[in-house]
Amino acid sequence: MRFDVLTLFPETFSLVMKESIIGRAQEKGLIEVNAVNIRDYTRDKHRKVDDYPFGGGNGMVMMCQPMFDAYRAVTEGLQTKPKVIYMSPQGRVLTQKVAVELSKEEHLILLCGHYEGIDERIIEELVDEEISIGDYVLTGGELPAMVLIDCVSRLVPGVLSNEGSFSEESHFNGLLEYPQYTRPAEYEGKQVPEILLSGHHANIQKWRSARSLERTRIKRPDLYENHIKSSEGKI
Ligand SMILES: Nc1nonc1C(=O)N1CCN(Cc2ccccn2)CC1
Repeated sequence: MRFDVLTLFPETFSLVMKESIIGRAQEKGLIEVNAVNIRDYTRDKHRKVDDYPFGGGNGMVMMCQPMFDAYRAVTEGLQTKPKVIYMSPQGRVLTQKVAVELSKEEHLILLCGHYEGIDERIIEELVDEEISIGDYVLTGGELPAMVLIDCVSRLVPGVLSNEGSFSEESHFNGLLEYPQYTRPAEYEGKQVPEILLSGHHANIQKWRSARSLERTRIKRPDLYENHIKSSEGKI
């Protein structure tokens, strides 16, 4: 899977995306993260990428020409048009379900905005979908793009060694994950739940399912309600 990220800060990506699991996935050729500097596609000596908004108002807006030319450079010669996502507070909120959907794509182009946003003609002409990582406003689209790359890439076959654990993760089945423990069995007088030391896998599974439902009901009643509704009518 390939990600082309159009950004004003390409060095941010190379630092973060070459580390850990994402870095190893790139070394294994499972994913490619290509950061493209929008400023390299400016045509003036000041490498201008933004300008004042028509109609007045605070802040600056990212201009069409550099973004259009950067997009054309990364898509030149491609047989099919990759899906283009603009990271924006106005977008569809990124959930695990959306991440699974995006992980089926071979190639994504992510546009990272700054300032007050990007010229609307970029969105109209180039963007297939706006995606938000949550209802808060950041200083730019780079962190959202990295969040999207991280949660989508880990779903690409071969990226995670323990792929079997997907079904037990929080949000996979609409519920939060059960509590996890590891050695030692006792730490400062605090014991690991006895059931987990029993080796009785059926009972352990039952305990884990019960804990998962319980903590979802407590921590995320919205998810709990959805789960109950979707389970109604199922035998
Ligand atoms: N939350 C988020 N989830 O994705 N992106 C964000 C996010 O806060 N940002 C900061 C503002 N940028 C520029 C901007 C400003 C206004 C309208 C559209 N674009 C985009 C990226």
